[in-house]
Amino acid sequence: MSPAMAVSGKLRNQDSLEIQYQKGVKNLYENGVDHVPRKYILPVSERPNVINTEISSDSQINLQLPVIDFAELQGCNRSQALKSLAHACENYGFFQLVNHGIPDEIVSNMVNVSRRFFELPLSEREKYMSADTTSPVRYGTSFNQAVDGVFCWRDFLKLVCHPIQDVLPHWPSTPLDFRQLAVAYAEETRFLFLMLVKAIVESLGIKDSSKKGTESDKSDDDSLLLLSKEFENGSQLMVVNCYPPCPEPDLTLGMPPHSDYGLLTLLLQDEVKGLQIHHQDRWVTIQPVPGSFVVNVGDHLEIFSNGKYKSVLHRALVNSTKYRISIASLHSFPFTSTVRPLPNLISDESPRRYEDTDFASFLEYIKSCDSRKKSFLESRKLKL
Ligand SMILES: O=C(O)CCC(=O)C(=O)O
Ligand SMILES: [Fe+2]
Repeated sequence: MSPAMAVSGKLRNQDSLEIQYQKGVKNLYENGVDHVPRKYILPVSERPNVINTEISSDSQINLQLPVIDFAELQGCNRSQALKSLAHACENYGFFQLVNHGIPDEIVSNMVNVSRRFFELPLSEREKYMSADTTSPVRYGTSFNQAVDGVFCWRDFLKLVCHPIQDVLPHWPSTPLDFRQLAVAYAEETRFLFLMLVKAIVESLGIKDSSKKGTESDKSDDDSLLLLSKEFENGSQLMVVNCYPPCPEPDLTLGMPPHSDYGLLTLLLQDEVKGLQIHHQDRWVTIQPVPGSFVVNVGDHLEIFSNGKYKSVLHRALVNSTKYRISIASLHSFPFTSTVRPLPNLISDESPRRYEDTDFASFLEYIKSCDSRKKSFLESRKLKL
């Protein structure tokens, strides 16, 4: 064989591997892969169990997140619950939400129908693959499969959830009950988000004068009204993450370190652990707590709170034996809004710390950026 032919043969081989990788990790796993292909192997310094002085990670250090009781937040213990909420958002960027009021059946139906979606033949799931990041439904793999240098061990289904009547006809039509169960879940998480974000605003010191016994001035009332409208029309994205077992989980990640772009993310984990957050310079594992949500501050809330609340890096580990499903509901302002620090939080002592930003620049940034180098929030920070 001539050298030229040898090269083209090798290229063809490479090509077919690339095609395999684009089909996702569930497909790889089901085809009996017994090692992690090079495409998924992280540089040594970025692997999950690396210990160094900056980020020490014994992947099994567990962290108990602050617990926020939603029933207390909505009831007579609101002022104490608001203090706990503020403390969690400032010091952890994450909290565990219990007594959230969403019926168990709605949650378990959503997990169940997500599992059934990922069990469909690839030919069925593939129908929803799209490179268009604005599409109302998008099935895919890795983080951003068009540009990721190293792939991560995750397949996903992303559903835009608002306005529901516009997007619903695009959602998967199989399993047959998918739309009905996913809509019920999306509506419940939207309501929960609205209640939580109002509490967040109050915890930042903006008072609602319609509540008896609280003092507030006219400018607070006006900004509160405008904000409520924005939240009610806010964007909502649901991301169903599927992490199949991985033959060498120490070499790769299910999701690389990232922060979420929105105001709040409501994350549902199944019983398999995998979520880690970066807390006090190390990676710590968040144990799944049945019946609860893990809620985290996103980039937009860090900007909105002028840096008071923290959008914290997190990542997902994989394991060699169990499938893991997580469902993230990302909530924020409408796609057309500009995100900026709340004027009430800017003063001489606390100057503005972030530039205005919008969804369009965020999407441009994400589209062009390898996920391992993503830090949109950093790009919005003003040099003080
Ligand atoms: O699967 C997890 O635990 C993390 C998911 C996540 O961070 C996300 O979807 O943004
Ligand atoms: Fe995330």
